[in-house]
Amino acid sequence: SSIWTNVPQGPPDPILGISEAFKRDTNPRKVNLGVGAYRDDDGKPWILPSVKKAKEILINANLDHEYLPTEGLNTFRQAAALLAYGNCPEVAEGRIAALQALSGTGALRIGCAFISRFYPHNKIIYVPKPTWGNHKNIARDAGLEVREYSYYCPTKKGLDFERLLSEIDEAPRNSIILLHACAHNPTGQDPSHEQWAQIHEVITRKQHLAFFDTAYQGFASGSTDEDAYGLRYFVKEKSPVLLAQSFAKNFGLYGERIGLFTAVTDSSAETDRVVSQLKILGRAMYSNPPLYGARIVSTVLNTPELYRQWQQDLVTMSGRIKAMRSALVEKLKEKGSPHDWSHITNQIGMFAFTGLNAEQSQTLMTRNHVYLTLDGRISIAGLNTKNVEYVADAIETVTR
Ligand SMILES: Cc1[nH+]cc(COP(=O)(O)O)c(/C=N/[C@@H](CC(=O)O)C(=O)O)c1O
Repeated sequence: SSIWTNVPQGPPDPILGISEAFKRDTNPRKVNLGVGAYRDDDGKPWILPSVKKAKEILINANLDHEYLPTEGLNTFRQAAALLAYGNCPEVAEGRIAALQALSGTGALRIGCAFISRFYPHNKIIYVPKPTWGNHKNIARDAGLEVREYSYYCPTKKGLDFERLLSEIDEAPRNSIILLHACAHNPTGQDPSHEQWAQIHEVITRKQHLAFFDTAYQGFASGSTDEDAYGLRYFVKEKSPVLLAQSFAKNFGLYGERIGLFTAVTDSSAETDRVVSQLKILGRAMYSNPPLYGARIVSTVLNTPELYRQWQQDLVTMSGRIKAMRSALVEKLKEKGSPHDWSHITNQIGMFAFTGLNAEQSQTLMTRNHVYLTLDGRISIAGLNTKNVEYVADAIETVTR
């Protein structure tokens, strides 16, 4: 028998497995509302005009393919940190320790590995319930204990805010609290500005450490400043934060794996020490990060004309998503659905948390060839003017 005889078949990923099933489906009417990847009104991946222009500039620059340093491309690291934190003393005084990462997943993994090696308290991370399907895998594989805090109330179809606060309050002092900076995945429900202040109050009182995950900055509201409100509130209040940034969605650079991990430090000397340890972690995982995505994002963020174009591209994407939310709810009404679907238009970002249960979701896939995750989450980006009626019809039928 082979060495690997006892290796069991692993289960398909709850999110990526849906795309695999979609690809296998030969029905011409099939619709993919599974993976959170933006599509234009023709259902095609969209290369942002700002990204297209940056790629042309890079082609003509005839750049080589030398290794990046482990910390990544400096012009990217600086611009990406400035995008997240805005103009603030922390940025001006060199108190942002930054490591280019393999997209948001890589930033989360490096962050959890850094916590595992250097965090001087219990290494317990609290993630929202529900949260992005991969958060637990990443934290667990980095050796952290993973717990949950209540986030969403299915009956109210909104934040379970009182329980959220009380469960963060009950967590042991110095716990790590994972927070979605904007466009909460899968619920699409974000804290209001007042609620961010209350979340900050309980986290500070218990000396917890906030670990922000921002995978949709600018993609949610269309404004990169608005989508960074929670993060910047914590930094303004001088609370410690960690941040995992993904540029997959807001730059449409999914497969280029471009992200950034940052930690706010006490001084530029402390920044240097923290970066030196992040480099040691990165070197042992993948040695140094890929060039292309960093060069594209750096070119866009550092070229005023492209930066303005990118801000427009964000409005295009967030605008189309908002329009599809309204179109879906309208069609559901037209079809005479008795249910209140207003949560679909109240939610923000890539997803709508429809409220469909696993059985209804499964039926949507097998009978209507409409693909979604079994928790009833749909990627609004998968909707367009050609398929929204068909999807509304399927949802109305399955929820009758
Ligand atoms: C909240 C959140 N954080 C991080 C990521 C990581 O993305 P990366 O490509 O590593 O930068 C994703 C991806 N979410 C979508 C895709 C996926 O599951 O990988 C999704 O939820 O469909 C998130 O939704």
